[in-house]
Amino acid sequence: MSTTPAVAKTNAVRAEGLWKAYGHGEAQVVALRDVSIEFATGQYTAIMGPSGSGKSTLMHCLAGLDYTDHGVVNVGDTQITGMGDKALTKMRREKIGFIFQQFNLLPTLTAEENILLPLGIAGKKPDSEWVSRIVKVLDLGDRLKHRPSELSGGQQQRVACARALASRPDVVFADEPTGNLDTKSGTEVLRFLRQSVDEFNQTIVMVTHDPVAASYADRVVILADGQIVDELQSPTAETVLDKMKHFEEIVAAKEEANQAADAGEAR
Ligand SMILES: Nc1ncnc2c1ncn2[C@@H]1O[C@H](COP(=O)(O)OP(=O)(O)OP(=O)(O)O)[C@@H](O)[C@H]1O
Repeated sequence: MSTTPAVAKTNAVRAEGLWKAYGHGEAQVVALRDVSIEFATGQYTAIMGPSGSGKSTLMHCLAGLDYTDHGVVNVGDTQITGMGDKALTKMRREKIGFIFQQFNLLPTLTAEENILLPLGIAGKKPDSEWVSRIVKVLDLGDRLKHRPSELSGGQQQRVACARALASRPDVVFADEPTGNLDTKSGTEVLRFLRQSVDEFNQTIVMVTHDPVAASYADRVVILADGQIVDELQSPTAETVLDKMKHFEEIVAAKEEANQAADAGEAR
């Protein structure tokens, strides 16, 4: 289903040696353990793993929504590690598009206003030709004057997709983008994300639990207990499902190894 674009040369996002823990002492949870990963420009990556494996934490650290304890993150040619809140907010506006499971559209604004909002906040003029092109591909032309409450879930998520791509970001982070959609609407969103990679050279990093959604990606990265434990190239729903069947074994092995390492460090 997926094709690796020939143009995948540079890295849109690069992370090296990321560590992140929540809490202290006995209550401490290590959410990321020495994670290093690269996302090539024009590549579509799905991040999978059992609940609590660190997917959201990784995405938040890559997107500058959360701080890591150690390690370095680069978005495009900018090292975001060490930036303060203000600089991070600016960086996110300029370089990153977000798509959330709950759509996160502003209810009082029309679809069109929602799409253009991040550009407006960043003080950028929209490239109207580009925005029109996305709106057309997403088939939102006759919905632009509607408010989110007047749109179906699928239409709302397509508006969120247009909003994410409107500024031509270095990378789009999508967190369970089809989690709230029926199969037909989910397929439309996934097809669009695939098309944005193939036709617009967009870079996409998507967290998902769904093997069918993951099969639209060029590669699947699997996390367990805060570490990258496996990777699949050109995934199909079947190969992803097969990996998922072994999640429990993978997690058990990782937890055991990590506990042994933690105990060794504590001595
Ligand atoms: N703010 C927080 N405070 C304390 N612990 C946290 C916090 N956020 C996440 N964790 C813990 O860090 C670990 C990784 O959580 P994370 O949300 O990244 O996992 P996930 O793979 O995205 O899970 P899910 O698939 O359920 O969304 C979990 O053990 C979680 O309980």
